Amino acid sequence: MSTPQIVRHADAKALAEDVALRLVNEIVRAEADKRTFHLVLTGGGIGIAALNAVREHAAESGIGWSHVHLWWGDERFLPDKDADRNETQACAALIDAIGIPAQQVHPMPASDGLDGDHATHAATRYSRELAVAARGQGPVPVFDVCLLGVGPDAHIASLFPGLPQVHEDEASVAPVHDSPKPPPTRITLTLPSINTSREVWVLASGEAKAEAVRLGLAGGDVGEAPVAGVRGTEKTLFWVDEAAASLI
Ligand SMILES: O=C(O)[C@H](O)[C@@H](O)[C@H](O)[C@H](O)COP(=O)(O)O
Repeated sequence: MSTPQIVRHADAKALAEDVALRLVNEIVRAEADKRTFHLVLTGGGIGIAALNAVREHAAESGIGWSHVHLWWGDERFLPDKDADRNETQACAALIDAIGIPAQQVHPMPASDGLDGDHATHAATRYSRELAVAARGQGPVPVFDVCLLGVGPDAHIASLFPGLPQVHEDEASVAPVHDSPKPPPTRITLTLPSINTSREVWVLASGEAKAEAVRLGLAGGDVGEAPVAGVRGTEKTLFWVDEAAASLI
């Protein structure tokens, strides 16, 4: 597990820009090395802003996508194309504009999909898709970069303080039925899945996130502050703007 490092920027715009640049670099480097690149996307304001910035850089850098697989850290369990789905927002921000093979985009199931509104079955289905991509090397592929937004309550993905999914250590994916942040039903990667990532990038912007950032860096009680439990095997970066950094 890596010790978290802080990457500071003046504001949300500069933060999203730099995340995008760094991500594009990583994707280009993997392509040059002929490596598959597994990227985990996040919902939330700054996560989607970063994808918008990637789209702008992708156009000018001529970046290839045929070696990239896109996964999600969590999803709001809503019908396909619902505007509140993280997938819908990521498609509008980036995915619809890039030439990535459709079978390499791995959205979490929607509530009108093959499992209907059965979030538990949908979570199991996603865990199977991850296991297939891992090709026997574990329950999930080794993610190259896992992007995570963080809530003011220190949640990451859909792992919320005080809810049991934070402590899930067997399943790679878990359903959430009573999320304090709407909508109540969600699907989420669990901490062991997130922590197989080579690099975990926590993105935080705004004063409301300052305490969560402080707790995340301090690495305290995961049940109370799930962000304290995310660590990449090689690197853990907390990307913060000045407001989010105000307590560190
Ligand atoms: O579905 C979601 O809501 C998320 O994936 C969630 O984990 C999000 O990333 C944080 O809540 C931060 O969201 P904001 O950046 O919008 O505050």
